[in-house]
Amino acid sequence: MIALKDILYKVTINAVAGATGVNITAIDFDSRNIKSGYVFVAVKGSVSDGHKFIDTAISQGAVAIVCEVMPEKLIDGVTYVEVDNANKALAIMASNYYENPSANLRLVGVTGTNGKTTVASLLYQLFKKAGYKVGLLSTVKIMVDNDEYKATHTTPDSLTINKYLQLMNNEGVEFCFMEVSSHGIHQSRTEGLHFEGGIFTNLTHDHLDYHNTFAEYRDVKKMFFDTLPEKAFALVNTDDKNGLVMLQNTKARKYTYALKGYADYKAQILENQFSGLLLKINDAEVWTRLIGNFNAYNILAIYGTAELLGLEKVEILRLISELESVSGRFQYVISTEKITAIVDYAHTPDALKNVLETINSIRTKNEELITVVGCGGDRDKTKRPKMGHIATALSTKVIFTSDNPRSEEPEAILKEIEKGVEPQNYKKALTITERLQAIKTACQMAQPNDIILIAGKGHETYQEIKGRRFDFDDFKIVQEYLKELSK
Ligand SMILES: CC(=O)N[C@H]1[C@@H](OP(=O)(O)OP(=O)(O)OC[C@H]2O[C@@H](n3ccc(=O)[nH]c3=O)[C@H](O)[C@@H]2O)O[C@H](CO)[C@@H](O)[C@@H]1O[C@H](C)C(=O)N[C@@H](C)C(=O)N[C@H](CCC(=O)O)C(=O)O
Ligand SMILES: Nc1ncnc2c1ncn2[C@@H]1O[C@H](COP(=O)(O)OP(=O)(O)OP(=O)(O)O)[C@@H](O)[C@H]1O
Ligand SMILES: N[C@H](CCC[C@H](N)C(=O)O)C(=O)O
Ligand SMILES: [Mg+2]
Repeated sequence: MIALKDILYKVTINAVAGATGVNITAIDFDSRNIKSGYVFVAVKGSVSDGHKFIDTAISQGAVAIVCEVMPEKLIDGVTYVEVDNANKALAIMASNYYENPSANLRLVGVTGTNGKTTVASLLYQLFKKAGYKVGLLSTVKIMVDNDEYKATHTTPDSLTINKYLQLMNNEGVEFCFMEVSSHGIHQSRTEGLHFEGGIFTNLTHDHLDYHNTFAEYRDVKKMFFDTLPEKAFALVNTDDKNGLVMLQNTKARKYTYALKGYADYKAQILENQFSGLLLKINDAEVWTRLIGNFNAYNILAIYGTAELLGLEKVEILRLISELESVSGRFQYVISTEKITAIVDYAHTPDALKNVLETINSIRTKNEELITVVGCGGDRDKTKRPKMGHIATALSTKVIFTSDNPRSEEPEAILKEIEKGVEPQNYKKALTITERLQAIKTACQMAQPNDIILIAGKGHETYQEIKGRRFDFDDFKIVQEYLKELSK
């Protein structure tokens, strides 16, 4: 039990009806989870409005309500608190409720369109190898040092974030790396957290269904840097034209990384092969098992961050050479016939282009590149033709298939992807709606030394169709089917 007024510490309050001295048992923003003694925070969502569920929450035992608009009829014995922004209030209340766990560890947030999971996960690995207790909040999983938990979001809601950060405190975790998505920033999921650093990877096309325009998407990302404190660091990729934009209004210490332009952390790619990358970072050479140009950027972000957090240069370089690739990011298997299958989470036009260009820069002319790709339903539709165009322009053969159609008709999504294919590439493409069949067909088409790219779902172990999630794992499927074909 804790007093409501203590939970409300630092929340900007407009009006109160009832006593804030009341004790509460827990906080929730979903009426369906409310139990006796809870405080219910009514949030205006994108589908529904939490204010509609205030009375339901009270009938389930809520003793206090935090809302943006006071209900017309107030119920006796219930405390109502009116705030400007319920999501912000929720995040501050969550920090207070879980005893401000972010202040007791060294928290670094990674934002950008692509590379967040890779950078955050590799930092987790690197600091673990350096001997520290480390936490991770990522799309793939949540780690409280060695304990693994399932992730539901890239950046979970503020209650979940603070709950895991408190667990990290209890385990003596010293460093935590977390992905900060644009949805997360926009919905104030990270509000009130004490960040010691922020990393910007890049900004390309995604989520324009949610943010409306690219400028709005950029400004949301920028908000993360605008709110970093003076003693934090902001480390940005200045080869991306929005890198410097992120630094425009930040109070944090500014650092840059780049492969092309001038920067504090600078790298040069000396070798780029399927076995890995040989890089020159500032003046030192380092080899990494990670593959592709884009991973040179990720490695550079990791190098800079590790140095800004106080690790020794020589040690960082040694640890970089030990890093293993992240699940579902350029994860590959080679069959006995020397067919290479790569599973990659590229689900944006830029990521797909990068992965295909990387493969093309490594493969020889007589090795075919067969790409299996689709686009998720209930997500930014304008990505679809772009991805159709990129896939066919940069592969020798393409099989368009379903990603997670969610509530949409799979065939309708595929039609929109096909619209992006240029006439000269028509003959390269075929469409097989069922993903399992598409992967099998790609394997049957492949000749020795050919490369199959299965893009879009990476580490995901399910496929969501019409609201139901079915078991589905690209990597397992392709690995097993290639083995079967070799028999
Ligand atoms: C579009 C979006 O971001 N939605 C998130 C949002 O839900 P919402 O706004 O749709 O909620 P809503 O259904 O409108 O309901 C409004 C409020 O009423 C409440 N409610 C609703 C029904 C009821 O009976 N009782 C009740 O109290 C809900 O709990 C909610 O608080 O707030 C919820 C709680 O935090 C999130 O779980 C939910 O994520 C949904 C599931 C989602 O798919 N989000 C994706 C798009 C997302 O956030 N992705 C990013 C990654 C993006 C990237 O790749 O960069 C992420 O960080 O994961
Ligand atoms: N620095 C980078 N620049 C461009 N593309 C990248 C970069 N790093 C990874 N990618 C590509 O983007 C895909 C997604 O990478 P990753 O999962 O690290 O990004 P993310 O930002 O976490 O994505 P999400 O928003 O879905 O969580 C990878 O599978 C790879 O194809
Ligand atoms: N974080 C991204 C993941 C997309 C993954 C892709 N497989 C899809 O389902 O669209 C999103 O929620 O938009
Ligand atoms: Mg991610």
